[in-house]
Amino acid sequence: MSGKAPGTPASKIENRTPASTPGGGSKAKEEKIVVTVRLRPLNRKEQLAKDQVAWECVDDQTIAYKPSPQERSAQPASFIFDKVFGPTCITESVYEDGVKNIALSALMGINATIFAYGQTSSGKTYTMRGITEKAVQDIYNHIRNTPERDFTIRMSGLEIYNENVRDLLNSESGRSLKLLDDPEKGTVVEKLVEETASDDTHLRQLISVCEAQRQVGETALNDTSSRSHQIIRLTIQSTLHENSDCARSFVASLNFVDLAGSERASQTHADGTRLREGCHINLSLMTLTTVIRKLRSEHVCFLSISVHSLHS
Ligand SMILES: Nc1ncnc2c1ncn2[C@@H]1O[C@H](COP(=O)(O)OP(=O)(O)OP(=O)(O)O)[C@@H](O)[C@H]1O
Repeated sequence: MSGKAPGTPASKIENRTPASTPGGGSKAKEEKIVVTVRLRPLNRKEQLAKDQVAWECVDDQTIAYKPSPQERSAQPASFIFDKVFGPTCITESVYEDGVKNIALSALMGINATIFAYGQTSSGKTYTMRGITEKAVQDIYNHIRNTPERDFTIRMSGLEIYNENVRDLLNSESGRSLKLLDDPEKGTVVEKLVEETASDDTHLRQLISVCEAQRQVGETALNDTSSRSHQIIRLTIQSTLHENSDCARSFVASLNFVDLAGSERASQTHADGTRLREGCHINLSLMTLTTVIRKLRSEHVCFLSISVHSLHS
């Protein structure tokens, strides 16, 4: 979401009830896409620069845009989402209230994807790190509390950097991986390394390896700006020990997608490599918008993260 009047009219943002209990509730099946917004607080640099707050949380589903006095042509506007989290909200609340049910639905065999989308420096990586950690905790709590089932968790990580797909668990290969169409599995990434996590500590280590390998660079808006889209995928398989009326075997994917942020070169002051990266990022985000609109088959949480400031 950009710092000027957003382009998506409120009429196009549907007001939906958030999904219910993981996998089990009927709403989880009805609701395919849940959109929540988190506004981050102004950081120190923005406070020192006396940046203005551009967005206001009207209630827990509505945010309002307040144009600055300099933006004479922009009109105030409000937008409704499944859930809005204000700048004082901690990541745990965002997870518990907006994401947990969706993340845990993968334990019941429902594919789920949690996206963080927003402009550069709006807090996507900050939020996704916290959410991924909370989801790992909950997944392993569920496994400990479900002794009647055997679980296997496999994990892979990739980034899309300047339109090349890189394996974050095998970055030394330096190769750009190919996308293939598999008649049964759909789109697959050829030769992507997938590790089986032995426990939660091992899974956290694998996730850290991916984060350490990701392309990060400094821009005028973010000292540690992600320059690629990152996808961490957990494939969760579970089997019941004994015969029962319940479904005996589940397998589902849980994707954590931390997108690179949309950016304006005039604000990031990008040139050379950073400018080229920015062009790829913006173009791929536009394409993704089309994909999201057409996506109907998965249970998706779309976390839109917003910068809570206007640059003065
Ligand atoms: N909710 C928050 N509370 C406090 N600080 C935050 C919050 N969200 C983000 N930050 C801080 O804001 C800065 C930018 O956050 P982050 O790098 O996560 O943004 P981003 O959207 O991932 O940016 P980019 O698209 O450039 O990668 C970081 O210093 C981060 O620690």
